[in-house]
Amino acid sequence: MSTPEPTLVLGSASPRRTELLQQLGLAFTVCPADIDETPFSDEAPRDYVERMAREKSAALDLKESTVLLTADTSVVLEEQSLGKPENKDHARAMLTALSGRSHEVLTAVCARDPARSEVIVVRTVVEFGELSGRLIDDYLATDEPWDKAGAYALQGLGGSFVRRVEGSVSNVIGLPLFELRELLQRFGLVPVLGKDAA
Ligand SMILES: Cc1cn([C@H]2C[C@H](O)[C@@H](COP(=O)(O)OP(=O)(O)OP(=O)(O)O)O2)c(=O)[nH]c1=O
Repeated sequence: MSTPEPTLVLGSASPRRTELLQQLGLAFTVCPADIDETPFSDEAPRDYVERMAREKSAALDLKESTVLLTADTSVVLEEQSLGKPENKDHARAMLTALSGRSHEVLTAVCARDPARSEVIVVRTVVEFGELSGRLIDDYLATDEPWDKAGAYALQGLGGSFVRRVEGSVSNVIGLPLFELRELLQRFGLVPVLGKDAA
């Protein structure tokens, strides 16, 4: 008899992460993790996202035969993590800084079961076209920038700021689906499209 698949828990309050994980066709429950997301001084962006994904995982209880998935996404410009905007001026400054150039989006994903944990970090390069002050002001009048790293949503109105994407698009929105499917398979969870290979 084969071992039953473990239960999957998504440790996240992000509706985007729930939607993305649903694309893998696996059953899961959601349980948000609340942690202090302040970066250490001089912490490299890659180290920061990795630490956040691990700390979100450590903040949640892990039950028997469960795989817990947590993640963190940062927009990185010239080695500086932009995080989420605190207010309108902060969001305006972020979008002005991102205008007409390329930045990186890093997402770290931590998978943990009672025996082990593994973190992957996936990098996507996003190039913005020039954004006029008027366009930025109009965007700030929408709901979109507020809970997003870098103050924009690729999947929404902010998608029209983007001239080019190199790498995983889903990674920018919160979970790198290709790499995630492989990660979950290493933890004994087989997404719908991986059933034959397992
Ligand atoms: C750049 C970008 C970010 N985002 C979102 C993804 C993440 O939800 C958010 C980055 O913040 P995170 O701190 O990674 O995640 P979160 O606080 O929303 O959720 P949790 O910690 O509970 O998992 O920005 C988009 O939705 N679209 C984009 O284009």
